[in-house]
Amino acid sequence: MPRTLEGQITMEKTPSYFITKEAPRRVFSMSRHTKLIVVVRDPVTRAVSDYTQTLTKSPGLPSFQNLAFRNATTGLIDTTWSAVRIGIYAKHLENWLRFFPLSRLLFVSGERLVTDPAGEMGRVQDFLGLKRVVTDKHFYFNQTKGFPCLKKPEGSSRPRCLGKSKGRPHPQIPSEVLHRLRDFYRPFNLKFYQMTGHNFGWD
Ligand SMILES: Nc1ncnc2c1ncn2[C@@H]1O[C@H](COP(=O)(O)OS(=O)(=O)O)[C@@H](OP(=O)(O)O)[C@H]1O
Repeated sequence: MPRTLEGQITMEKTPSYFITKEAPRRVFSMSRHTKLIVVVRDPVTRAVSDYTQTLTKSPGLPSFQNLAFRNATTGLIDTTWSAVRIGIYAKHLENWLRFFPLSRLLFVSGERLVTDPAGEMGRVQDFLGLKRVVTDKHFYFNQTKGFPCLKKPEGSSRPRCLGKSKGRPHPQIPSEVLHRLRDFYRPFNLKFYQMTGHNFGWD
């Protein structure tokens, strides 16, 4: 981590921090003043998105339902499968709250990042104590991509969307499978809403 001068903010992005058991202790011992920003989306969609990403790297992967269930007949969910485990946000948050107060964490809604990117970026800037520089005028909705894109990224005169690996079509998963997964996550989601004081509306 580079040294941070007065008036600077040092940022680092590592998706696995939030779900790594040792991370809160290590981050805390590095700096207890660290602020944490976590983007969360509906854990069911997240699991399918995760599976889609793995599928592009390993096309011979078993089906989503084969991986998601430990027992297809009883519908017992396999919580050792990382695509499922990562979405149990309440469990991961418990680990962080042992070291950091809730006020040091910001949960950005992955859904709102798509429907209202400027609104979510406003929350991020407020959380970091920054002036609201990124606003509505920096985004436009790209019909082809189906997602918001930047009108004019810094140092470029052309609009820029995220790459092909972001916003890929998901494979069709049987609705029964999704229902079971949704039932599985419901209590964890409710706990997460209580812990964060924010209803993400995933049910
Ligand atoms: N503006 C914009 N453009 C494209 N994609 C967007 C955007 N905002 C949010 N998303 C969603 O981001 C999802 C990919 O992000 P990840 O967190 O999986 O990326 S990373 O691999 O951890 O870097 C990706 O998930 P998938 O749809 O499953 O591909 C998108 O839904």
